[in-house]
Amino acid sequence: MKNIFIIFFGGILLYRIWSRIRSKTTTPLPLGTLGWPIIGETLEFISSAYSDQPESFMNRRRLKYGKVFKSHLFGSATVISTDAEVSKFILQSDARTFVPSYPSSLTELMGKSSILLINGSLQRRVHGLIGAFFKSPNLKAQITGDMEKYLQESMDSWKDDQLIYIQDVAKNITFHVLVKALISLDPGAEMELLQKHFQEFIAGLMSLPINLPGSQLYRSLQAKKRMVKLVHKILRERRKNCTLSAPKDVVDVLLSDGSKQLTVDLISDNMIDLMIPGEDSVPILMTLAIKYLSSCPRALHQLMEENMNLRRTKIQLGEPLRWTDYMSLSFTQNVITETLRMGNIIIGVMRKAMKDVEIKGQLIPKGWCVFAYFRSVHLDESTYDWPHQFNPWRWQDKDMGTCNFTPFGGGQRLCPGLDLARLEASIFLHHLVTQFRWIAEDDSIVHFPTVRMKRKMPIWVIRRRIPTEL
Ligand code: HEM
Repeated sequence: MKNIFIIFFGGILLYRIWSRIRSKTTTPLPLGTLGWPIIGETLEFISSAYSDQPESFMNRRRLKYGKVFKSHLFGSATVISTDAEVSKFILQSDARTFVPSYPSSLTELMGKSSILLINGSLQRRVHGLIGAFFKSPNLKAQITGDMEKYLQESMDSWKDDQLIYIQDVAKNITFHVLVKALISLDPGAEMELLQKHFQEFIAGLMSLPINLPGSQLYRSLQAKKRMVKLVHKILRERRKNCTLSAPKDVVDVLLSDGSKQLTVDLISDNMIDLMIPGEDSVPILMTLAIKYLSSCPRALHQLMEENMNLRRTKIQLGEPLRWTDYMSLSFTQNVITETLRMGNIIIGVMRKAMKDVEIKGQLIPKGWCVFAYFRSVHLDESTYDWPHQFNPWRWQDKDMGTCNFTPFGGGQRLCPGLDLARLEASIFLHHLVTQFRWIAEDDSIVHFPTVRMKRKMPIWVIRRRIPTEL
């Protein structure tokens, strides 16, 4: 018996040693350098990310080592992929190969049960429930009505020759619209308080991992606690007044799941995390579109014509605009696609290898991080002519579903809010270009830690005299 054990475990040990030696000798690590002890190349990466040429860190290494190279970022040995096919492989792998891995401040604030961090069947369940709800025509109609209402209320207060900060306007509107879709909270005092706490919470997502009184992470965690309290209150009320009618928001969708996997903590963590695109990604998409359009008069003119035509047709038919109308505007969609390509609102995604992985003849060792960096792919001149030029016409009759265009990620974690983001941006552009002309002030894009405008995109607005211009 003892001998069988020795042979069995000895065999396993030998096999492991042999496969380790084999993988080390036959599959090389990507080229590159790990930089300084502990900090690696993090400071160089961050200083390049803050600069007005954020891809310079990647470009220098791409030239030296090729599209996949090794580095050491945020405390981990990391393989960086700026190669569309390798990034596709990373996105499409499941939790047996790669799991999400983000800086510790982000992980601590989001909570362990955040959809961005959970894996396997639980992630698929939450993703499926949220994704199906976000796709529903009823929700899209509700979002359209809310967007139109909040936007019109804001625009009605604009005076001729007034300076409007597009980033602030867009953030305010999209946050309110999304929070309504998540927890059915209407604008008012409670919403204002929630937004204030949320801004404190989000400020800590990329902060130093120091949780001491006075630090940003500490303040953000306190803000999260207050938001969790509010969401718990809403959950308790919903459970009390539980009905069998169709879910009216994401809380209803998650509460009605029969699997018992979705705890109160999981639901409240995710409700708060799901507010991030309302304060960050979606309003930034709108703001960047205005930035790019302001320096491309031909595109702005064509966008305005397309939207004026739709408006004219709807007035003649005496019909309101529906969400399908906004989504059917082909040039408007091309403007949004081009903004996503150039803007790189999410620069990439980070994962950790659960086992040794071999891709295109290179090794990603178990335990290493991988950073699928979309920005380099979206600005690669071998795929996109004049990649730094805003050119919505490049998308005419072009397939977007390739691995060279992944602003919303891909695979099992493909962004479930992608249609909503496009819909909200279309509504915003439609009402802005059909009701106003503007002159933009100078402003520049800040790329780190999140993409935003340095001066919040100030524009001088002039109302169009609609009846004569239609
Ligand atoms: C311009 C707007 C947006 C951009 C650029 C964007 C981008 C992304 C990307 C790249 C991912 C993949 C993350 C990964 O693979 O780890 C993602 C995931 C996700 N997005 Fe978005 N997103 C946007 C808007 C939205 C909206 C409006 C919502 C809805 C509330 C949303 C909800 C989510 C969720 C829940 C996930 C996690 C999916 C999962 O891990 O299963 N996003 N998004």
